[in-house]
Amino acid sequence: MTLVVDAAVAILRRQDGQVLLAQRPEGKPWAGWWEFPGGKIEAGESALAALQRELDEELGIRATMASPWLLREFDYPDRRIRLHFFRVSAWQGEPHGREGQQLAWQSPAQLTVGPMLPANAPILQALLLPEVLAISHIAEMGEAAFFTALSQSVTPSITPSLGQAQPFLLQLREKQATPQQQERWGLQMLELTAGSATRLVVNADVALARRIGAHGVHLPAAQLMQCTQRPVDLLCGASCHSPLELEHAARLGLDYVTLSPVQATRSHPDAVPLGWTTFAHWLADYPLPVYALGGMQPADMQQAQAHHAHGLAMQRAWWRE
Ligand SMILES: Nc1nc2c([nH]c(=O)n2[C@H]2C[C@H](O)[C@@H](COP(=O)(O)OP(=O)(O)OP(=O)(O)O)O2)c(=O)[nH]1
Ligand SMILES: [Mg+2]
Repeated sequence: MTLVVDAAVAILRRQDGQVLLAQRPEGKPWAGWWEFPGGKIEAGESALAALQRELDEELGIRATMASPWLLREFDYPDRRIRLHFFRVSAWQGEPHGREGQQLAWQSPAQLTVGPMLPANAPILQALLLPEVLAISHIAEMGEAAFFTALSQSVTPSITPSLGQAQPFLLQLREKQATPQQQERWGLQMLELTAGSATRLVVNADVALARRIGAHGVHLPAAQLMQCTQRPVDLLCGASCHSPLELEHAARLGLDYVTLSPVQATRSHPDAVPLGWTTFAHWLADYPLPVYALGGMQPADMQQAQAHHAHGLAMQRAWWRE
């Protein structure tokens, strides 16, 4: 494969979670297929500059908040495409099809238009991941306080500004507990979060995840490096602390990873923090959604997303909210 094409692509997302899709116009390759707005990066142009130019040319808008998200490569029969995805959460102007293309606001969970360009399937999956990964904290908080905090987190009324509780991914991670205890807590978590958008992943124990009907599993780094094939019936994430681990997770095609520690953290006092510069540097060309972990507070969300993070993973800071 000789021809490599870089393109800047925009995920325009409204407050209600819907994203903007466009239908490729007649005369272009893959005419009639649906895609996210965007286009080829020109020689000497940065990905962000290309994004701004394409949004103006195709939609007549100006992005005022755009953060780098994922880079996905895909081999079409005649070329390799490198898609530089950005999340665009604010813009000026009302998007309209300046090239005569159809537009549609769509919920990533349930598209009513199609087909999508073949490169985009994993992107829709990634868009379904919440921005917060909350890690259980029973060992320190105690069972009663933890489950009270959990039920408050899934109750709509505590975040009235959003009109609904912010969905999050919940990780059962209680390394000191017996398997029986973990099973009981896992079932309790599923019961408390049933009917909400919260999904449960179980740390390390794939069999336990399946037994209790959790949505997925989260592999610690050592287990990640032993893993040669991801489970296909479960959501699957992993903990990473190095470029080598990140690369292995990408090769396995996991759904997400955490990268830590970003800042100094009480759970791993001896670990050297990465800082945002190294964090972003390691993720510059990374294809999976990444949660920043280690000393994170809810207020760090924008900072994290400006540095290629999908969102934040938190333990004590989340339950203190
Ligand atoms: N814009 C966009 N392109 C995508 C997506 N998925 C995907 O595989 N691609 C491919 C299709 C194209 O080969 C390439 C983007 O180029 P493009 O055709 O949009 O290029 P352009 O807007 O600069 O248009 P052109 O005038 O060069 O035809 O990336 C997507 O979601 N959005
Ligand atoms: Mg285009």
